[in-house]
Amino acid sequence: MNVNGTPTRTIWLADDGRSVQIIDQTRLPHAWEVITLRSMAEAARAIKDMWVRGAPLIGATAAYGMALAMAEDASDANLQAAHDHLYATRPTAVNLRWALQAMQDCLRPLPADQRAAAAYQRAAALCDEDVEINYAIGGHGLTLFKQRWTERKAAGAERLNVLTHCNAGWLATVDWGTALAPIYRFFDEGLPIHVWVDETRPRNQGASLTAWELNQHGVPHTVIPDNVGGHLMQHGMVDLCIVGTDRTTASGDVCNKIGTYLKALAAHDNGVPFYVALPSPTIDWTLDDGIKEIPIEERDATEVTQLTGRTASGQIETITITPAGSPAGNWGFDVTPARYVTALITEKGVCPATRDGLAGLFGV
Ligand SMILES: CSC[C@@H](O)[C@@H](O)C(=O)COP(=O)(O)O
Repeated sequence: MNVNGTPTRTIWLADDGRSVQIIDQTRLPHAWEVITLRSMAEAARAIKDMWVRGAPLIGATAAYGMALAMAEDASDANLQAAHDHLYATRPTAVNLRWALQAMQDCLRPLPADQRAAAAYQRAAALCDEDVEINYAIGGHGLTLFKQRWTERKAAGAERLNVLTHCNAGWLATVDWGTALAPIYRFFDEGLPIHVWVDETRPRNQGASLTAWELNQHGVPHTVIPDNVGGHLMQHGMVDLCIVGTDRTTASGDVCNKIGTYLKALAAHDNGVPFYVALPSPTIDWTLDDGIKEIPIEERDATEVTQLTGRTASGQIETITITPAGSPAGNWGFDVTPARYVTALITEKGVCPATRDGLAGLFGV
């Protein structure tokens, strides 16, 4: 996507051909800062501390983390140690496990002296695949968006109103995004669209990241507090919802950023289509019951008790919003049962959120 008019990805190889560069997403929307990762440990820290985040970008960063590890020490022992270290960074997005497995499968059969070069190649290919997958998701989503727009236009609507939660855009992937890819494609065709952006407490991925990237691309949008969506749906102000996912079970249960489930319930109650966009590496074919089986990340309570933003004088500062002594809970994700999902949008096409639907597309 374009940043200040320049095509940019979220992760790339540095000019030295060994280090890896990323955008520090903790600084957005207030500052644009590029960080250079020089070791596997730094790649792991980038994932854990959410300098990068979003399921596909977590996978891509882990893949480059393995490449950095092989440049440091390409022994069998380090291959396993790097895998284990990176795997422990965040528990919910299954793309992490998928990417690490892809790297292991590529590297383990090779002699140690060939592993570093092969690892950089595989990591780069994995990033290119992510871009292609997301572009294809955008195309399939675009067809659905156009169908909905035809209905809404006939009913007198002036624009397609889309609600999204968290950030499943360009910043969450290598490029394009998953849930935002159809939005960009629809907008690029000159069709009228407006996006309701859930702020997405506690870390505000919607207010800080989705709003920032929609701004960069010029897509009309409005940031809303997380509890507004139900009201908008009751008043016919949302034509469809679309979100990404960190892990979707083989049966179609969708795990995504905390609060997604409540939006799906509101959409169901109001007859608003609720779509989930996902690349195939986000499907966990080993799981059936998302609520019982998907590990839900719990993060530090300070993400709830504190807020960071820019003051009137331009300083970036953190403030506390809760009384001293009040504990806070910080679950990062929730699971939306498949029955509330209108359809899944994948790189292979659109399917019902069912085992048969996914198996039909992927032949699994
Ligand atoms: C294409 S991204 C889909 C999800 O990864 C996204 O919606 C999300 O929940 C990200 O969570 P985060 O905690 O910011 O990594």
